[in-house]
Amino acid sequence: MLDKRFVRENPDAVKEAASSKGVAVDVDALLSLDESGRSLQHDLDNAQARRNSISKEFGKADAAGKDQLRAESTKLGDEISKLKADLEVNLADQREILLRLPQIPWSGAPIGADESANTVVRTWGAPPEFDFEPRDHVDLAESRGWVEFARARKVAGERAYALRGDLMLLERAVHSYALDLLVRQDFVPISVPALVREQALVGTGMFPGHRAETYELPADDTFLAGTAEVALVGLHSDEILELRDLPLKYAGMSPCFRREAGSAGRDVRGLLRVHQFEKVEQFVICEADPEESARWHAALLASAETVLQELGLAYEVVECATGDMGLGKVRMNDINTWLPSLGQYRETHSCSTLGTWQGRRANLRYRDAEGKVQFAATLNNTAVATPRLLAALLENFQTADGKIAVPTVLQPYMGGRELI
Ligand SMILES: Nc1ncnc2c1ncn2[C@@H]1O[C@H](COS(=O)(=O)NC(=O)[C@@H](N)CO)[C@@H](O)[C@H]1O
Repeated sequence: MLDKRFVRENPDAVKEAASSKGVAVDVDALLSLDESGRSLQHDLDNAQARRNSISKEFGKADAAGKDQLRAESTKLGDEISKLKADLEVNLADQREILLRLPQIPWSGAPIGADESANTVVRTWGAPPEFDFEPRDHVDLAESRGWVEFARARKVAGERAYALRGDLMLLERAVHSYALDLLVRQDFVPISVPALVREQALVGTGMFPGHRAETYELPADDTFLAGTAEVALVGLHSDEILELRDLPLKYAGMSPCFRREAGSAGRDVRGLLRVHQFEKVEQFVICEADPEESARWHAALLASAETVLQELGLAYEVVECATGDMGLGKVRMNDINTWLPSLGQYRETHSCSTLGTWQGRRANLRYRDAEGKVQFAATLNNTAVATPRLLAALLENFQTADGKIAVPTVLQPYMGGRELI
């Protein structure tokens, strides 16, 4: 959410951000609601002040005066409850629009409607050359009995899967490796709920705009989060953190659930796009200072690159366009990892700076050096997300006889085995 004062003073910047992000939102309606809300507040303050002065005059008035003051006070009482009701509606209408206002994208973001406008910033590593016909991750996994699709579909429907044997152990190895890497960088490892309340989804910005992508459990008034980011943003909401607590750095782990409502027909084969997956999330809450956020954005991006470099997977880093980065982002860099079966790079990581956009929605605050309470800034990035990353590992490190070379950094988690 943006600061309403900022919107009042910079309506054109907000309108420009909305159009560059392809968001339909009525800034002028908000401004006029704000105007009428302030005059309602003004009238309410006057009426309440008048009613207070009546109670002071009451004691000194004679009988006739008391009757008159009593009548005026009753009339004022009605006026005050009407003004309060109108103001409540006005503020609710304002919040409906405020929750849909886009964060202002940074000046370096490519302007464009979707990911086709993303620009490649750098690449690392080279796609592997095979002296045999490489196979895709489905063939590789099925030939080893490492995955169940048909049986999982019996249990859980479309896009379901089960990982068995060494592939299940490889998933655990990837997460343990990522958690150990982040713990070495003083991130606090934490496993967080995936069962969340509506307010948590509003706080991260998944609601109201992306409600359709979220599984709902109406009987319990809860939802299944699509990323640990949801619980991590909500964990400290309504608290006031101290400066010494910042930056708060979490390595958050949770199962992630996504309806993939808009992805029918895309990536239907294999492990690339599923309804339930596991992720280790890098998450930072820091002071509301653009330079501090820029430092953390670079650090989170570097961590993800270290993961891919240590795994030995070729990748590209892209600067996400305004229309791809999403409502709440100041900046987003995706990392796309080479997938031999597709002959292209596919997104495996997404690194975002959000400024105070989530902090304001989730009421995440801290006391600054002058003791003033401020909304905190947040950032997040994927550390590892499986099974999509497993698909990349299987395909890139396959041998002619269908075995998989285990990256050196994962071998300690795989009983020292170099080949599975
Ligand atoms: N439906 C899905 N199936 C498998 N993996 C997915 C799916 N959706 C997302 N992912 C993985 O999760 C990563 C992060 O997802 S994201 O939506 O891009 N970003 C976030 O969730 C942020 N919280 C950063 O992790 C993606 O880069 C991708 O590797």
